[in-house]
Amino acid sequence: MTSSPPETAPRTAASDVPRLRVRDLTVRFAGLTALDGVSFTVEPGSVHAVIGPNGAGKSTTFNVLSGVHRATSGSVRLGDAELTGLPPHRIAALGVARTFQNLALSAHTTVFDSLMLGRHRLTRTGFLSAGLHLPGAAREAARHRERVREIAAFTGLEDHLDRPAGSLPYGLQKLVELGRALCTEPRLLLLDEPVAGMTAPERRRTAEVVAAVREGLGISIVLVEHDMAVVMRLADAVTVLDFGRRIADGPPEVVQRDPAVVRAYLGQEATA
Ligand SMILES: Nc1ncnc2c1ncn2[C@@H]1O[C@H](COP(=O)(O)OP(=O)(O)OP(=O)(O)O)[C@@H](O)[C@H]1O
Repeated sequence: MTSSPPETAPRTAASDVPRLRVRDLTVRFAGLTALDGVSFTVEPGSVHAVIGPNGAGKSTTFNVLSGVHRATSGSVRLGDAELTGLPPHRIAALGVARTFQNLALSAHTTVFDSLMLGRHRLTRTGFLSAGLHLPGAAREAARHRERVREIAAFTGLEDHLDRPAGSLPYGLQKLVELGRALCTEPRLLLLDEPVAGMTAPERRRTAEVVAAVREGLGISIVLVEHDMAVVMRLADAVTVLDFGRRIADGPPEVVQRDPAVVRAYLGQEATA
């Protein structure tokens, strides 16, 4: 298992990773307030977890951050860029990548090609010159292949590059998604329940990779996750939502003991 990054995986310069500021974010769906004036800040290079009981508004937060939903009001700024109102591809172009709760891979595509899909945003010479075998395009394609191999090694996928993604165990498929997101060279990575549905060893392995991403690449990570052990291990800061409102925010060890958080989770158990 690769728990530290290989020499060849260059860090994103710390100065290139901007602060993410979420301010007074409100999202309403036909009379239902999914998010109600939520604010939090993700410090550059940190892992920031967004947690809360079912229906608290975590996915809605992610969907606004990645442009899938529009905020009713409020602001999301990545450095100087205002993200609210931008479509997903414009947000991706600003260096925001996400993985999904459910697998979003093409089962028959090889792991290598799945990772290469992440490079498309960065392709300068375009498919036409690549098709015409122009020298610049060949050099660029070689660089992309090299970087895909580096990221495969970083995520522990190097022995599976030629296999169809769908033939891998679930935990490795989730790592392919993570690897594909890393292949876009994000400054901000949104991980939606990265260990959901995994076996205990897969959870451990994935948590190690996420920790290595934080240590080795220096990018910011926003993590939505139900597994508290993973949250406590990985997060530098935690924002807790309940019924669309922020009920706590701070370091994991402080948030964990917050009476409002304990009440919210006990309430969930009582109704489960
Ligand atoms: N597209 C939508 N239309 C209407 N209501 C929605 C929509 N998306 C989410 N909601 C509602 O908004 C609230 C917040 O949902 P959200 O999915 O963000 O919660 P969550 O914290 O991610 O929950 P879970 O942990 O169960 O995934 C819920 O009451 C949900 O039913």
